[in-house]
Amino acid sequence: VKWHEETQKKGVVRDFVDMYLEQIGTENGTLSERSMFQIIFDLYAAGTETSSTGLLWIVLYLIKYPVVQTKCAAEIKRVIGLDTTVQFSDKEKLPYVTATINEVQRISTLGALSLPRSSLEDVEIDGKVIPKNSVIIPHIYSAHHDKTEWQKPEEFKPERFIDKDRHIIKHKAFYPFSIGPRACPGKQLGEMEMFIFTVSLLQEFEFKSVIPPDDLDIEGLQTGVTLVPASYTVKVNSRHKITH
Ligand code: HEM
Repeated sequence: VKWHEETQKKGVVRDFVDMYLEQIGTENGTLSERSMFQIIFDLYAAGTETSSTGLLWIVLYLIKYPVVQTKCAAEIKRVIGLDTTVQFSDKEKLPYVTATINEVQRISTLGALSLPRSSLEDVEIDGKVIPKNSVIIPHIYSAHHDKTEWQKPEEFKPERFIDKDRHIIKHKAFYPFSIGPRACPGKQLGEMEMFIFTVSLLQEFEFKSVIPPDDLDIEGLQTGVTLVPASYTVKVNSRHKITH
């Protein structure tokens, strides 16, 4: 904060701390220094573990399903090449990669139990009463595996997200970032990270399991807020040396 105070130019907002300094003493300025630190902590805590766990799930599914990995790499090579810097705007041009990321997010659901809430009053939903002050745990995992919404939900099938015109299907029971006013505020950043990291990694590397892919464990462990994959070993080859 001290460094920002010393180097800040009035009206120029370089980052979140500058924004905090700008609003002090203004009519709508309600953010205290303590709240600002808490928000920065929340963003780091909620924004780092989720994205890295998301990538661990993606690499795990790419080595468990090498055919899917080959199809993703082939689409990347054909559409944007291996030597370009991928942009988020390339997403629509790479439907198979996007569908694969969606399918990993659906089947693994790292935010399986979302975050707990509490009912402020008695609420009735579908004839069932949720009493005031109940703890409510939204179960995103079960929505992602609901047999009435998904055909064979236990099967890993990126194709379920692609329509006949090769556009991505927006499925109503797919919400890895949750829904409603308390949904993940990092959704856009998270989506961007998953896409850019996955494509960049596949441009450079081929990933292989060191054990038979069928033996890879995809159950996941609820160790804290996120559902994480059990640790696994991956062999990484440079894609530039692969001729296929
Ligand atoms: C693949 C990446 C990510 C996934 C799957 C994910 C998923 C989720 C889910 C399911 C929730 C619970 C929402 C609810 O209670 O309804 C959540 C909350 C949250 N996420 Fe993310 N997230 C991701 C990345 C990020 C990033 C990159 C940031 C920040 C830079 C972030 C910041 C937060 C914060 C601050 C909350 C708490 C929101 C609140 O309680 O109001 N997340 N996230």
